[in-house]
Amino acid sequence: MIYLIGPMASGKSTVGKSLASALSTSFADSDATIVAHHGTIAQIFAEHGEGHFRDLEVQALCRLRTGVVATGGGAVLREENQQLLSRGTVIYLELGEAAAAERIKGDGHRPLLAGDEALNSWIAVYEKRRAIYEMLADVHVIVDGKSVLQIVEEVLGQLDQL
Ligand SMILES: Nc1ncnc2c1ncn2[C@@H]1O[C@H](COP(=O)(O)OP(=O)(O)O)[C@@H](O)[C@H]1O
Ligand SMILES: O=C(O)C1=C[C@@H](OP(=O)(O)O)[C@@H](O)[C@H](O)C1
Ligand SMILES: [Mg+2]
Repeated sequence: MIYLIGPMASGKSTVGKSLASALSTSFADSDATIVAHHGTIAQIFAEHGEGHFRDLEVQALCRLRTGVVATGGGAVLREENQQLLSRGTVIYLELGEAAAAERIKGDGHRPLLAGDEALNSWIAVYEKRRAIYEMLADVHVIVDGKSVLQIVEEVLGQLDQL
């Protein structure tokens, strides 16, 4: 199992799909799995709160057992998920503030970035999680200024050396 972790908008969902294809294996996204069964992330947060979303995230990750899995940026917060991810290979995509600012402009899908202070929220949330991403990572790629293909090549190169 390969898991992608990292802050919101670092490209976990996008790179994960491409990586799965390069490895000729399946791809799944824990957020997409949750949305398929429970409605949009914004709805879940608004109606039941973040804690409930985290419970659904634990369930979704437990059920995804093959190939490449893109996690949501906050999945690493739960101890159960940290243990699950540790049993697989973990790829951490690091993203800088300037690139994040571009990517989250006009974002309507991430409740934690709602409002006028999206970049500040992104920074604050990332700072709380950075140490956990670093602790879990088997492979660590800084993605700023790189194409999806370049990132996949870099990941494949690092996987070869594990
Ligand atoms: N290497 C990249 N270069 C430019 N844009 C990217 C790259 N990777 C992802 N994106 C874009 O950034 C946004 C966030 O990507 P996404 O895969 O949803 O990130 P995550 O799943 O980590 O939140 C999307 O609009 C996506 O198209
Ligand atoms: O960082 C987070 O807490 C979240 C990240 C999102 O996924 P992406 O990292 O794919 O944006 C999604 O799971 C939800 O909005 C919460
Ligand atoms: Mg995603």
